[in-house]
Amino acid sequence: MKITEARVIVTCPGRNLITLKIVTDSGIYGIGDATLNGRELAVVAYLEEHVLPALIGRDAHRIEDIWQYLYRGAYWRRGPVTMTAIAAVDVALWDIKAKAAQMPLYQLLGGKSRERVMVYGHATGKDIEGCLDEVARHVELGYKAVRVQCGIPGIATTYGVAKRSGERYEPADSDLPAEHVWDTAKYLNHVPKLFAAVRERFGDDLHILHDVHHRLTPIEAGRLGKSVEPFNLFWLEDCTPAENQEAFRLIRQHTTTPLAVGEVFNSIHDCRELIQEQLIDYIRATLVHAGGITHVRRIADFAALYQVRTGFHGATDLSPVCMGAALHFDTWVPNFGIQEHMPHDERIDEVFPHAYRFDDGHFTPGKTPGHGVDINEELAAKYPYKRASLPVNRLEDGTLWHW
Ligand SMILES: O=C(O)C(=O)C[C@H](O)[C@H](O)CO
Ligand SMILES: [Mg+2]
Repeated sequence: MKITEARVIVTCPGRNLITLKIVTDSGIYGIGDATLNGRELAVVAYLEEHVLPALIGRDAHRIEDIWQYLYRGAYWRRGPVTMTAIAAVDVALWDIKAKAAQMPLYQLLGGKSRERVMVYGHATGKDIEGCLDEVARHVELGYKAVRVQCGIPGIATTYGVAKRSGERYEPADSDLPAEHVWDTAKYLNHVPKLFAAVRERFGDDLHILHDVHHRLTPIEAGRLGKSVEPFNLFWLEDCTPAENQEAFRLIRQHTTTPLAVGEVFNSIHDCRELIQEQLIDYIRATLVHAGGITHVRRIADFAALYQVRTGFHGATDLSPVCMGAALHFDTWVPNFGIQEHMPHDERIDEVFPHAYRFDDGHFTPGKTPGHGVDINEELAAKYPYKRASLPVNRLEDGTLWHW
């Protein structure tokens, strides 16, 4: 089955999303997500200039060989742009293979390991009370697991907190990066009170998660993890930047709070020590940014040896195409932990008709052959690209910090 055409579709139905469509001589086509938030057009250029011309005429069934060709063949290995471009090709090819086999994608991976996929939603509030109301709304919707983020007194803007209550949180919200201010001491003093309030109002059964978004030093992360142990978090995410994997040894010495890391990773080498030394409990590297199903499957299998489970990134900058493929992966992967879920804007759901469904805090991927997500190209064309940047963070004295 030869690849006859490959093209990139750029659309902005509320936010920029990049999709790769690969068409074969059998008439079967597949799609893959190629969205790298805030750096979208870099991946478009990489695909259009360097990858797509080399795909024409290749056998679409040779997924592994094409993956190796794009990875080794680039010479410049790894990196978010390269690995997102490779991921888009890989997921589109798995979609094609599963459609050709007339099977839902999870069947090709090895079949179902579970009936449904537990997801966590996002509760955000300007203060603790506002956040608790949002947790209550999620519990009513059926969520069994909720990520909680609230505003910090004395800090004007806080990661994960929507501008107005009830609104979706969208960080890439301005043409050029917005400037935010960060204060670690204020954060560390306040955030344990949020978890205490959630436990007090919702009891012990609800899974609660929290994202620190890379802002602490290792010893501060150790202090936070230790101080929130009584509230039994499902996980504490990205408590310190993870380029230096050794940093997690220090954190682990101080706390048994489970740790999740990896949404910014793009290769197994980014998390090798973290996994091998059991310094984390959940790996968040997901299909779109870490080389697609072919590479993330390697990460997940490696993680399984050390009882590290998956907890895929699933913010709104990962398109429904990524979500659909991830849900098939989650349905199969033996060491599944949880899947992040942020509902997309209705316009996005219209542009990307999909087979996956939410019920009672869980998703099912559907039984449509392939990954079950399509793109309405006519509708997509109505939403032109609009530059949007992620914010930067500064300390109160002006020092640039981690966002
Ligand atoms: O969903 C999360 O855990 C995030 O940290 C979301 C990221 O800020 C977002 O995907 C950046 O593009
Ligand atoms: Mg995160």
